[in-house]
Amino acid sequence: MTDTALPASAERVSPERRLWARYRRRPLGVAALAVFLLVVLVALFAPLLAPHDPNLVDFTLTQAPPSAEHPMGGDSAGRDILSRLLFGARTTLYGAAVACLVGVGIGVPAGVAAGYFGGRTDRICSWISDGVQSVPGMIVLLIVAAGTGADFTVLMVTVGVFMTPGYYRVSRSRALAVRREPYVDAARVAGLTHPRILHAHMLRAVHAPVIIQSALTAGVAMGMQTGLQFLGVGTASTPDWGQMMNDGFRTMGTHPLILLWPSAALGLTIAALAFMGSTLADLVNVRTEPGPGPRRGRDATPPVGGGTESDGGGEPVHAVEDSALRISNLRVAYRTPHGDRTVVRGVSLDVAPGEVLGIVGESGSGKSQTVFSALDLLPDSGRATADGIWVGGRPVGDLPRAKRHALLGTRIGYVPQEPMSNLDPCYTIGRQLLEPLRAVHGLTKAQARQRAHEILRRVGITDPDRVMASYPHQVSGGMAQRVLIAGAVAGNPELLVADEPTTALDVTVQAEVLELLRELQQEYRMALVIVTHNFGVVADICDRVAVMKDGRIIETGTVEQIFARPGDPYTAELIHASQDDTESRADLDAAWNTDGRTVRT
Ligand SMILES: Nc1ncnc2c1ncn2[C@@H]1O[C@H](COP(=O)(O)OP(=O)(O)OP(=O)(O)O)[C@@H](O)[C@H]1O
Repeated sequence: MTDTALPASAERVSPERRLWARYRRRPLGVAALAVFLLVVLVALFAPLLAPHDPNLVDFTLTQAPPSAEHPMGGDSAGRDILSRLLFGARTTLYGAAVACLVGVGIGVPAGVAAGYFGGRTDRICSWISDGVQSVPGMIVLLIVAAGTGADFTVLMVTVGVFMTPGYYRVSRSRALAVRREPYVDAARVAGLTHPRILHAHMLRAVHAPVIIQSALTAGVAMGMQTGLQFLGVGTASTPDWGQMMNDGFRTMGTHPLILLWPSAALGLTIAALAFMGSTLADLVNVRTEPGPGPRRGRDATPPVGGGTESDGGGEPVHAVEDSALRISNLRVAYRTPHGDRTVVRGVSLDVAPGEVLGIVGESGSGKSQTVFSALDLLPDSGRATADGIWVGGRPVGDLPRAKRHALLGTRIGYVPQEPMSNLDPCYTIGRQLLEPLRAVHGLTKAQARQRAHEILRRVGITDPDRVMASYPHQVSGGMAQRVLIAGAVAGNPELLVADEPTTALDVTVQAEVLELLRELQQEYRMALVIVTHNFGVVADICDRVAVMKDGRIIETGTVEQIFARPGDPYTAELIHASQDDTESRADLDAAWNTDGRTVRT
């Protein structure tokens, strides 16, 4: 087997580091960050930096102009403005931090759950978020201030609650986009539970937009906080910028500097936060709208008994208890604006343990929908019904969803069509391999690492340490597919489902990957269901083949039978097309017109 070692030049840099490297190239963003860090440092070291006690009253200093001893002069009560400004930074940052923490703590989990689970969770969370937004914040804050004796922390918690819809919206839209990513399906197929997927992939995916949102929210919270203090809500003993502005406002006509200092400090801090947020948003390219139409989704309707129609299908050739996978009279329909659209029409399949079944057919014939139904991975809008689905001789079609999903990564392994999009770009390959081994198979970190090493070597990766430390973009498509194959077989499944596993790969690696699948299938004695449009693949590794067209199986048989005596002209056409080296898949699809008549000459 060809060695697939990582190119030596591949540089292992985490996404955060890359983002920081790009951020550093933005002068405005760097200046904003420097200003904000300065404010944070000033707040932290205010007791050391302040030249005077901020509350010390010296009547000779009342409304005094700047001097060497008091560089910003004195306020209306005779206190040193610079010292109050430095201590005021603490109050301002503390208040903003409390508001942001509350906003993140409530808005992000709610948004992620709404985006990921959809349906009722989404409706309820969105309804609450809209409700919070419609409440007049300042009035509620004044009521809270009156009820709590103007407790500053409680007030800032309340401000935080009013900030939650912002966090909710940004997290929800990001989660909506990410939940359709193939790597989320891949995590589910690897057997990870919803809480783990939420933690590992969803929260990770929202962290950049949440940081951006926090920069903006902190600015808004500072504005609201200052407004409250300006209105006299707050503790007189703790200096804050709002009180200072109030004082300055009253003497603005005669002593404008008293208003200028706190206004400038507040304006500069809020501007720094806004520029940091917009620079990050620019770099991260936050997507606020869900991606294009649903792919394989999470909320598959479990196949249930009661399929009534069987207008086509492969004949079962094994007793149920002898089957690795058996599907009886499967139908799949999608809700569309023009009514239900049936895409699989009564498919029956039967795969024996250790057997390799190829499902072959033109694009759109229903191959993938058939296997997604077996894996319980149809999107929300799809509904599968079947007389029964059995895995390893046991009926699974009527199992509760959790039990059904528990089969993935344990008894069923899945190899996807596009390896790159099935790996989360935010995590190293090692982490993505280890997590299911630990979470699903209960291995310790050391055991999981050892198992990952073994299996990576087995799939032809000679430098597992290096590959495990790499991010997906640092490996080739062929290597990514080997990694996914390693992940799929790591749990010793009895059934491996591979959906066009070589289509996205270079021709040079296609044969290697097929050979690897065949070797692993024999070594692990797994049944293998391979979806393909290519009879070359069928000839390479399959024992039996089911030919699909228009959502039906039109012919099944051993590979020898089908190649020697295709029973249907469509099958003969597919075989002919696969033997023609120059013919692409698009040509193949085009060669068969909608009436089912060949248009080849
Ligand atoms: N989410 C969806 N909503 C509506 N129709 C869909 C959806 N997903 C798939 N289909 C339709 O189901 C039919 C069968 O699709 P399927 O993915 O099974 O095709 P396929 O034979 O695997 O071909 P391909 O390899 O091109 O995916 C297609 O006509 C497709 O348009």
